[in-house]
Amino acid sequence: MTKTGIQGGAGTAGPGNTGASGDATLEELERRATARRDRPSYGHDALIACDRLVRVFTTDGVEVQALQGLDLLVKEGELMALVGASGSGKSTLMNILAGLDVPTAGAARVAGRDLLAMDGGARLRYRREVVGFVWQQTARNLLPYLTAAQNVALPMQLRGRSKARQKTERAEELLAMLGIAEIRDRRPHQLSGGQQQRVAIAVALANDPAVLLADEPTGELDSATGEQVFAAFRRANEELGTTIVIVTHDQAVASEVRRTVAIRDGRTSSEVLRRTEVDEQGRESLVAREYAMLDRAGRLQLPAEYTQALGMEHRVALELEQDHIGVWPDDADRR
Ligand SMILES: Nc1ncnc2c1ncn2[C@@H]1O[C@H](COP(=O)(O)OP(=O)(O)OP(=O)(O)O)[C@@H](O)[C@H]1O
Repeated sequence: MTKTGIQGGAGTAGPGNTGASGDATLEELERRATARRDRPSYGHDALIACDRLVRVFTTDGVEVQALQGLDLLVKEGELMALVGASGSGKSTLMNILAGLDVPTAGAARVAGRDLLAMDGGARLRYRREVVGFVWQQTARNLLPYLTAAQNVALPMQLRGRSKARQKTERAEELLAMLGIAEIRDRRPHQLSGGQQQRVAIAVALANDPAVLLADEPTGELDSATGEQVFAAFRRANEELGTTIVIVTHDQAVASEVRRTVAIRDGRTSSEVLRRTEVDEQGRESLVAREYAMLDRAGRLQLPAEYTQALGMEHRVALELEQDHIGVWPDDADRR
């Protein structure tokens, strides 16, 4: 067996490549290369996969990095919320996922479509067939001179695949599923804000998209109406299996979904997962747990409230334990 004296250099460095610094046999090198090639790619089983997404805006020579290497995976069938302070990059991300804007760098894939590689025609088809969106401004979602049912039928008409009767039937089914069958012949100005948003959800679902994106859909509504609109999203998710991503400031919405991802400074920073637990007496309760995102370079954003509570800044002390990593305030001066 030939021994190759390869020391851990640029070609062998990298995550998951332990033991690269010692000598390795050719066989071992081949095994490693095969393992690397056969490893599933990042987010291969996700419906939405954003990989180190960057979006830089330049206005009057000033650069704003709205997304700074954002990673996000969303599985098929999820109903999840995105939260974050104003200016953190939520709308920038939604516009990219909606096919309305193109990232500066990184990779983004939705339902098998590469969002950086689509030409004009593919982008139009993507917006018509793969994603549906609901905006905050109720007036932006609907055409004022069409009835609710006509608004819902319009995307099907633009796609041009179904017969007139099928379109009408599907429009009526969607309005009924969202609990607003009786307003089918009314125009938007004859509807309440909550009814308008529910019609907007039906419009967004008309062509049976893989993903429904909503940017602050309850932002202009009072809390009771907001709840009805959120219930309509839940219904769509449960009945049709549509994957739904909602950007929201609405705490009620954020705490009712199973997964809430927080965006900070153009990156996903932490997420809260909720699951139902049943105790010995059979009582159900919702348990929430907060997680921080570890990116592929090993970077971790600690929540600001945690670092502030312990006065951590610039440098922290680390210790690897058997089943966890300890993070302490910088103690170098005291040692
Ligand atoms: N078209 C643009 N041109 C220049 N800068 C932009 C543009 N769009 C967004 N930005 C900047 O990018 C950053 C992220 O903006 P974005 O609208 O994505 O934030 P957001 O989290 O959606 O905020 P909000 O909750 O207030 O809507 C901000 O600093 C914003 O000023």
